[in-house]
Amino acid sequence: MVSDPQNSHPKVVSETPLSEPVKGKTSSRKREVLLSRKISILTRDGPVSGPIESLHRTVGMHMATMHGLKFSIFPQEPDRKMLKFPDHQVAGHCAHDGVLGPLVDDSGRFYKPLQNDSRGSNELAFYTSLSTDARIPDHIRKYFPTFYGTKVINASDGSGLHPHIVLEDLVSSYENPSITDVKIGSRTWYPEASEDYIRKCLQKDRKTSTISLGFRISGMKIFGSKDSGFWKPERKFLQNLSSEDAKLVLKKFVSSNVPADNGEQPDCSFVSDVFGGSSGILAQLLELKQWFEVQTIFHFYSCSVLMVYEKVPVVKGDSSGADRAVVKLVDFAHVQDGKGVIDHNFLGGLCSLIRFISDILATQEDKCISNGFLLSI
Ligand SMILES: Nc1ncnc2c1ncn2[C@@H]1O[C@H](COP(=O)(O)OP(=O)(O)OP(=O)(O)O)[C@@H](O)[C@H]1O
Ligand SMILES: O=P(O)(O)O[C@@H]1[C@H](O)[C@H](O)[C@@H](OP(=O)(O)O)[C@H](OP(=O)(O)O)[C@H]1O
Repeated sequence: MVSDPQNSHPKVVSETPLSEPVKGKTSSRKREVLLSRKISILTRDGPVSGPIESLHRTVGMHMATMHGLKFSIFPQEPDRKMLKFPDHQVAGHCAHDGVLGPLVDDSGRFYKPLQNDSRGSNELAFYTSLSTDARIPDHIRKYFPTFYGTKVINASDGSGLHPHIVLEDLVSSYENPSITDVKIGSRTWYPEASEDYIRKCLQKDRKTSTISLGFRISGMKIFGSKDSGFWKPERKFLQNLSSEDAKLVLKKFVSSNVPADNGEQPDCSFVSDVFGGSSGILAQLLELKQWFEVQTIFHFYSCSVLMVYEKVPVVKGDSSGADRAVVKLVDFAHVQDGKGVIDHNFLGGLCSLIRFISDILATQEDKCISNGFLLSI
């Protein structure tokens, strides 16, 4: 087997030869022969090998099971054609030339590279248990992206094959989604983590609004108009938000005068469509909170609430815009076993975010009432 310390990413390095030629065989015999083949893959942790469960060279795909995990392996060419960098990623590790990050395809799937340490296996274990755990109520499942297993595909950094977690692409059905990623909790570290990791997290938690507000806005992208396009604040700017700043940024999220760096106050013209109503963002956050008040299965450290909506249908007076204001949970690399204890860290942060959103909504409703009053006299 080949070992290549220069290239630490997984790649197929060998396949055992066919035990007999497949040409001219019946398809079931051909399949049997192909299945008997073994494959070796070079990972960051060294080479691993295992039997190929099925191999369909003609359609360009084969499945392999390694380390108890099932991977579909696609060859280079079809991947390059169908996978691309996400247009609407707002936080986390982003793919660009030479950098490993998520990819999307044109059928609504999001491929998150499996991190090669405990973060990767932890996130995969979480998604796997989520899909089978009967304790998760159905009305709560909709807050998690659908999980489609794992696939080995070409990594975004050009290093070759790499296992990815395959998820529902949460924004594929939106044309110009406005998105924000809010990392929940007043601490992003968990007690069992290494001292170095805790120190790193604490530093960031102190620097950002994590400790003071119980959440930090990790990323945001707001659609302004066809002419102005998107407003995407700098990460550095988002990391230094005071309580007032956080409120202002959340107001901008639901405003039409978005890139208002000219001191203009955000108009909050989408606030009731997006935050309010029986199926708006506030109602969804409250539904999640109800679950967090009782669930003791998981502790969601460093996990984010993603809020997404589309402006255009709201403008057109089409209620589908507001219906499509959704809350999702993402990033489960640091989820821990809840051991029968309420996740106070996440619950506290979620309550704080809910407070901000309710306040913005209430202020706006007050404004409408007083405007109405002024108009009527
Ligand atoms: N299923 C999904 N569909 C669409 N976009 C997603 C999905 N999951 C994540 N994203 C996008 O990718 C961003 C980062 O996601 P995530 O936090 O899972 O990545 P990460 O690299 O682990 O982040 P971090 O660096 O904070 O650990 C999110 O803010 C969101 O914009
Ligand atoms: O804990 P991990 O798994 O090591 O991942 C880090 C963690 O998600 C931090 O919250 C994130 O900072 P932000 O919340 O500010 O995005 C950081 O990004 P960074 O490496 O860009 O600082 C990640 O590396």
